[in-house]
Amino acid sequence: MTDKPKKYVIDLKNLQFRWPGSSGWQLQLPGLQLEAGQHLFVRGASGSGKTTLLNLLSGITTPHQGELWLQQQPMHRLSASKRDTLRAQQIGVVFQQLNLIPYLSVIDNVLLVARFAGQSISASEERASQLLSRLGLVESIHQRAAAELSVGQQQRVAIARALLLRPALLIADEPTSALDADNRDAFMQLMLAEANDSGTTVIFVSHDTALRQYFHWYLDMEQLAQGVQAC
Ligand SMILES: Nc1ncnc2c1ncn2[C@@H]1O[C@H](COP(=O)(O)OP(=O)(O)OP(=O)(O)O)[C@@H](O)[C@H]1O
Repeated sequence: MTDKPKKYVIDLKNLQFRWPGSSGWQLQLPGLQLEAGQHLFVRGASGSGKTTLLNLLSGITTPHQGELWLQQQPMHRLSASKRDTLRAQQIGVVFQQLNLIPYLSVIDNVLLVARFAGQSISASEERASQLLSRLGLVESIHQRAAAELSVGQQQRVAIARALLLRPALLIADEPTSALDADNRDAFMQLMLAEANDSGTTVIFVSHDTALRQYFHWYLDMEQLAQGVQAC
């Protein structure tokens, strides 16, 4: 009897990408498979291709060769509009710049993802409020404009927004770079606790190797041929 094939959240095979017109640098990754709830730490120096990899994983760009499956969907051969839909439904993102809308309230910033994914706002309101509270943002803050919050508070709003719809995958690009060590560790614990609660797989990019301890898997952008290593 053969084993049932595993259902990966991300399943990537022989991925190759080159920027148009560029004859030098190219990204080559032999393989990457992550199951639900498995977390990957990606480290690499400036220019090593971290942003390029995240753009491929989220379907913003497509590979020249290879396969990239997200939740059993072939991202490498979907149209741009189907990739946009899949991204809105399956992926939460947190970037270093956070991308909150400064004049919107905290809760409305979080609820934006429900609107983009075509889901009912009212059905998401209770979860948005609970998530914010669990992340340490008390109810009196939920109606304040995002611009009035500290950077640490804004990072928690960005995490709540990324996790609102319980995405299969959370992509985080250097979200802790503005934090000191204590706040960085508190942020990691909150983010991973909420991701685990939803069974969300996390791919987290940072220069800071001290964060590797929080993850199951490790990928070094400067040694991609080695593939993923256990932490
Ligand atoms: N839009 C683009 N067009 C052409 N080349 C690009 C483009 N964006 C990035 N590159 C090149 O691709 C390579 C990888 O860049 P990328 O931004 O993915 O690196 P990174 O690891 O995210 O860097 P950083 O940590 O500085 O953000 C670099 O050689 C860069 O010059």
